Amino acid sequence: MAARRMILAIDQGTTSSRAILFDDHLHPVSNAQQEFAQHFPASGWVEHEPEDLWESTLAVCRQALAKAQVSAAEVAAIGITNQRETTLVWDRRTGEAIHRAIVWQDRRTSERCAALEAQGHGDLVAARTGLRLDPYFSGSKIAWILDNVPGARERADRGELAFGTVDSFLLWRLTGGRVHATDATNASRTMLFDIHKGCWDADLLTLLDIPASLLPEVRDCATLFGESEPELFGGAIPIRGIAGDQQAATVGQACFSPGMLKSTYGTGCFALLNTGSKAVASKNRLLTTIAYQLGGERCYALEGSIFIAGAAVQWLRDGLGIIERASQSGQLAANADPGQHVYLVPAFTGLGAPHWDANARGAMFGLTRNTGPREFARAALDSVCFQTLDLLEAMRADWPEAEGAGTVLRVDGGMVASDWTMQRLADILAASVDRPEVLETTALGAAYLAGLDAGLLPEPAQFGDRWRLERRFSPELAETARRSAVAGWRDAVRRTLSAS
Ligand SMILES: Nc1ncnc2c1ncn2[C@@H]1O[C@H](COP(=O)(O)OP(=O)(O)O)[C@@H](O)[C@H]1O
Ligand SMILES: O=P(O)(O)OC[C@H](O)CO
Repeated sequence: MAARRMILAIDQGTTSSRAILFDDHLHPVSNAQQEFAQHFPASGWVEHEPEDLWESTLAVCRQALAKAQVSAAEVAAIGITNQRETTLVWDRRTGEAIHRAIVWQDRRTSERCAALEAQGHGDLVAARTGLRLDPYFSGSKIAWILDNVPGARERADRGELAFGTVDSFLLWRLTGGRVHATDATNASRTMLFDIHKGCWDADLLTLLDIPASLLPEVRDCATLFGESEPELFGGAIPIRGIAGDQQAATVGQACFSPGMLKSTYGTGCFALLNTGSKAVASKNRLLTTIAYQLGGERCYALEGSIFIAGAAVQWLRDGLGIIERASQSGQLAANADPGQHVYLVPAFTGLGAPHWDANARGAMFGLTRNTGPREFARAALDSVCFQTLDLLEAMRADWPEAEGAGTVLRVDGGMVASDWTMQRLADILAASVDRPEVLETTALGAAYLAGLDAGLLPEPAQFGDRWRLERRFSPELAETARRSAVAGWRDAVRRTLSAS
């Protein structure tokens, strides 16, 4: 029988499902990707068809195995990473979801969350979960499904239904309905999980009227979750790793020590600062979350989320038509008039951390008769850098005792291909920006967790030694110029916030 040395990473994201097959040195061997439909049944609502999530995941796994001509018998482990917070409720007997998946971006429960906030429950949520009382997280989405699908509450009370984030739903399907579990990072995004005690919180379940019988068992990120049904891939494969996608990227970037920071620049941007065994409570509107849990030990992070990063480049391309490809944005920005101080505040869907202003809308400032596509491009890329600075400053203010924390930023995601943007990021942050050789850090993190549990890969410290720098961007901008640019940004944000 062939040796089991391969690791199959599943990355089930918001717009596509991907599978990457890694060898036991974590070199990618093959990959496959499939997009699926986004459903917007009402303003502010975003849904995914559960069968699309499952079928696309199954298809890309099979394609990745077939491309590499690798059989199930050669795969030591599957690692799953996923879009977080997205909520599914299914029938335990049939495995059929009782409603479409409600996606993390969905705002249908805004009023319910605002009412709970007005009743003063925000502090309880923050103290137990590290999160804000916001529709972003799973809790209010579960309650919505129970309240709106006919008969759901009664079925839930009879113990017939199961809730899960996407990892949990895939695990259920992969194991033929034998395992109902999730990992601590995904649990930490539900708004129902006590991140300090590491268990579901009875008070929050009561607050949202959610029966405990719905909930999955919560496990470490690297552990034996179960085995895939033999007929799916031509043989059973153990599932040994699970983490939410931003946490998996933190692992893939080997941010294992307190003070280490990663930022992922895709459509949006998510920055996570490792705070070690200390769950730092934010006073600056960041989230406290579980970065990973290994051997029963929880490691925490401060997280900042920006809704629009690469999406600002998409706007240049699709909304304004001033570029044909995202990769042209950097060159255009490089040729912008240095004498023009044009700012874009890309609050297209409100502003995320640290402002959390759902009602703000995008604005541009400093336009003159000479302003053209170059200045628009620079303002769009600049906005990503300035927003990152806002997150970092909030992180430093939240955790002042961690001297040197966040002085180096490890970056990944599609946008980091832009050298101009990465240099500008280093200049605006006055910090080094490190771009690794492997940019598929999310899948890499999931593969590492699975490979760790399979005994193929070393402990985190040694894995961290394998992280390879492709290029370091060091700050070059004079401090006076930096301060003046940042002051202009702050003024633009102040004028954009809906309360002003
Ligand atoms: N060279 C580039 N310069 C600037 N932005 C880029 C470049 N290449 C890709 N992008 C942006 O990166 C995003 C895609 O990154 P990706 O990590 O694939 O995102 P996601 O996982 O959210 O779909 C797009 O929004 C795109 O506009
Ligand atoms: O699927 P992505 O890459 O857009 O990530 C989504 C995040 O996990 C949402 O919290």
